[in-house]
Parts: sequence; structure tokens; C-alpha cells
Amino acid sequence: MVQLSLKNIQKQYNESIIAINNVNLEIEDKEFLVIVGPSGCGKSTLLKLIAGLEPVTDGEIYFNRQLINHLPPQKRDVAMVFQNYALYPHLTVFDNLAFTLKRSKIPKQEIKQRVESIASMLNLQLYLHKKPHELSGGQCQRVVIGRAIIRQPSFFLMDEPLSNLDAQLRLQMRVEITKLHKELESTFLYVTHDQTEALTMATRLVVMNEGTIQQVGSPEEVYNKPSNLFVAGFIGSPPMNFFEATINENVIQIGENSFEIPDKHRGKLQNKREVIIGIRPEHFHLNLTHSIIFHVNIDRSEFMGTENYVYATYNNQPLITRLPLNAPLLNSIQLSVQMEHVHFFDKETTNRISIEECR
Ligand SMILES: Nc1ncnc2c1ncn2[C@@H]1O[C@H](COP(=O)(O)OP(=O)(O)OP(=O)(O)O)[C@@H](O)[C@H]1O
Repeated sequence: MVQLSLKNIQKQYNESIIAINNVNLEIEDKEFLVIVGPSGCGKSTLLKLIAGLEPVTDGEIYFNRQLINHLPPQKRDVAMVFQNYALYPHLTVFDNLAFTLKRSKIPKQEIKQRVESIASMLNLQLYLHKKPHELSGGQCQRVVIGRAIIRQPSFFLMDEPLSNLDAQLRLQMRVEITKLHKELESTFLYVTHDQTEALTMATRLVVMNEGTIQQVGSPEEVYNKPSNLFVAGFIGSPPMNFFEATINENVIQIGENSFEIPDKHRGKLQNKREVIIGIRPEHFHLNLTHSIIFHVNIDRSEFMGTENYVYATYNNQPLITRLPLNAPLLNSIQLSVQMEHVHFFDKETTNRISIEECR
């Protein structure tokens, strides 16, 4: 069942700023959809349009097949959690959680029950009598989430809710929000510029850039088959390596180096064309059993605990790879890459060229 449909959504702030450009998206019931993209790509604007905080310039928003363009925010069955905590500083955690219920004239006993149940779900029982300034950042953020949950909406909109937390708390809250999604069986639309959050939390991922959707898919699809150069470079850390290349008669030419395309892939990329080749840092290997060999010069390495990030130069271009701790870090080494791990993008359109589709 589709819960929310966005049809040809356009949002223009003034003559020159098109924040959202013809976005079409269907959000399924109970999914955890994450919108990820760089600063200014339109993520928050899209949430504001769905919440009704901003009017659309063009297009339609349907909630459970009902057109809701004209509905004010309070009439939309959505709860929004923003990046800044915005708790009432003079109220206790209990009263912050109870605030909207009190305004709705819900009986006192029911309010108490609901607050206690949410507090136990979010591990806040011991803090109900405290004021926000007596809480840690993570505890405050749990209260903010609790305040949204207590309204029992069927749809949550979360705009970078973890961006003010330190790394350890972010990790903890990531797990808690994912758990909450399972427990509440609600639909979550979650916005972040942090790709780790996006990859680990999403059941489905939407990658945006400059007001448009670049790719929609599972985290695995987006990581393994990025639809264009932008997605390939944005998702993955350290980022994918790119090299300009020419393909001609089953030979890939990168600068002065050329590689034969292995037999089983021959003919699939047969026409002469200019491409950008992409290779993820983890796909370079020290053993030279794979068909594509890179001679690289190592510039420096970073110890990352379980592996080294190695910064090198290939063909006068920078290259990043991840190598085991016991790898010999000589000035000059050879690395091999499996053909299946080479991504091809059209140099002009920047779109992915799929080897499978070139049969
Ligand atoms: N009220 C506004 N008036 C004019 N321009 C705006 C307004 N709000 C946002 N914009 C512009 O619209 C574009 C999209 O902004 P938006 O806040 O949606 O991006 P974002 O992806 O959420 O960025 P961030 O990750 O930095 O929060 C930006 O160019 C921004 O400057």
C-alpha cells in the first residue's frame, strides 16, 4: 500500500532558486525511507512541503490517495522531528512529553499512562522530573523523539535529528531509531547528509542533488550499482576513485596504460567511447590474480585500526585504497582489480554504463 505519493513536485523560492525540480516519489506504508544528499540539495524543503510548512509551487501530494496540498500542517497525520532540540526549557521531561496531549484535552490519567509508556520505550523513566538543561544531548534528543511519538502519528518526518550529537551518541541513537521504527510499525521519512546513517538505517534510499532525485533503491543497489557519477562519488567512504578512459575494441585505455577486457566481458563494451571508470577503494587487491593491474606510487597511509587507508598516485592522478595492516607499503606497488568491480560511466551524460546491459 502506498502511503504518500509525490507527483511532479516543484518548489521555487524566488525567480532564481528552484529548490525542488520535478520530484516524483512513492513512499510505501511502514518503510524507512532515507533521503540523502549534499547541503542545499533540497532535502529539508521536501520535508517541509510534505509537512505542509511550505506550499508547493506545482505538483500534487497525496496521503493515502487523498490530495493534501490544501491541508494545513496540523491536519496532516505526520509528526516532524527537527535537527535542533527545541524543548521547552522551563518544563520537565514529563511536561514536555505531555504538552500536546494536554492541549488536546486528553484525560490526566491517560496522559500519565502514555507518557510513562513512551518514557519506558525510550529509556527516560529516570529523567521524567528533570528539566532539559539537566540532560545530555542524547537524552534531550530522545525526549524530542518521544514528543513526536506520543501523538501516535502514522508517518514520521525526521530532518537530521542526530546532527547535533557526538559520534558515539549518533551511533547509539541510530540503533534506537531503527528499533523504534520496528516497534511502532509506522512509516519513517528520514533526511540526512550523512551517508553512514543513510546506508545503515534505510530500507530504501533516495539520493538527491540540486533539487532532483538521482537514484532510488536499496542501500545495496545504490552502493553496488550507482546510477551516475554523482551517486558513485557521493555514496561510499573513502570515495570511489575515478579515471578518464577510452574503450576501443575490447581495450580500456587510461592515459598511457591499456588493459585487455577479459574474455567473458568481451563485446559488451565494443564501441569506441570515452568513459569515466570508477573503482571503490576496497576493490584493489595485493594479489595479482585479477585482470586489471595498476602500478601505483604510495604517497602516505593512515592507520585506521583494522586496516590502512593508502593514498597513492596512478597515472598522475590520486588514488585511494584500503589495504590490510600487513600490506607492504613500498614506494611503488602493483594492485589488481576484478573486472566485475569496475564501474563505467558515460563521459558526456555521466550516466552508468552497465556491462550487463551491453550484451
Ligand atoms: N526560505 C527560503 N527562501 C529562499 N531560499 C531557500 C529557502 N529555504 C531554502 N532555500 C534554498 O533552497 C535550496 C534547498 O535548501 P534546503 O534547505 O532544502 O537544502 P538541504 O538539502 O536541506 O540542505 P542542508 O543539508 O544544508 O540542510 C537551497 O539553495 C536553499 O538556499
